[in-house]
Amino acid sequence: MSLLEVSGLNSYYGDSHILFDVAMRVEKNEVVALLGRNGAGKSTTFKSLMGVVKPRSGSVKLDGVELVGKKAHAIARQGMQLVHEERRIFGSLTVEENIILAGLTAENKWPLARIYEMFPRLRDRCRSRGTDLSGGEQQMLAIARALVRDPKIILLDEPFEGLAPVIVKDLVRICRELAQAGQTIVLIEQNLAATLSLAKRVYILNNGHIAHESTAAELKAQPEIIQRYLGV
Ligand SMILES: Nc1ncnc2c1ncn2[C@@H]1O[C@H](COP(=O)(O)OP(=O)(O)OP(=O)(O)O)[C@@H](O)[C@H]1O
Repeated sequence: MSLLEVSGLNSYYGDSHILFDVAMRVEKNEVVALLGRNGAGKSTTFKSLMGVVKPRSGSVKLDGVELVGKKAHAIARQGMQLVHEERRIFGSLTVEENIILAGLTAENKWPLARIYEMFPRLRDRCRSRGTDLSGGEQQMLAIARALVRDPKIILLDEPFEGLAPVIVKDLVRICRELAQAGQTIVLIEQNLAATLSLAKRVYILNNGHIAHESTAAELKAQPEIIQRYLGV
């Protein structure tokens, strides 16, 4: 049994059919990337996994527990955390308050010390308000807010978007450390180089269908697939 098993997932916005029989699996400790052009359905897949969008059919099993039909907060409590593209931190609260607040209702929690070990930059900035952080620091805080709840799996929606290359490099290193520490990660990214340096396996969505599935190494060796589905 894989940690995450998705099968036959169909999601709609109103009458628009967006996801068609999406299937994917993620093993424990794996980093998996979900790639695809703008509008391919990547964010909708994450929202469907989290119960923010209610799939009309299909199955999402985390650690053997069926999540389709559960509410978003119940899915989060089962151990799935989504880090939104827009980061969603509280600007008026300090870094530390943001982290503590995120962990409040979690059963298991990472101690603050462990968060700060992973993100020394956040320790340096622990008394700064969310609004005073750089884009990279905000992204670190958004990830920290998910981790503090000790999730079984985290879904990162475009974590590197809009960040300078040097910051992206730093975040890739942190994600790699997280993976080495056993954190299972699924990420959506436009930055193909950073993604392929991080992910072990990839899925490509095209018009709401899974069009390709392989290891990252196999995808790197198939520029025609990259060209066809990602237009790079
Ligand atoms: N709230 C919504 N209501 C109606 N249609 C939507 C909504 N959100 C997204 N869509 C449509 O659903 C399709 C898939 O969008 P989605 O955001 O999942 O794509 P994506 O692969 O994440 O792309 P992007 O990188 O642009 O976010 C697109 O055609 C989009 O226009």
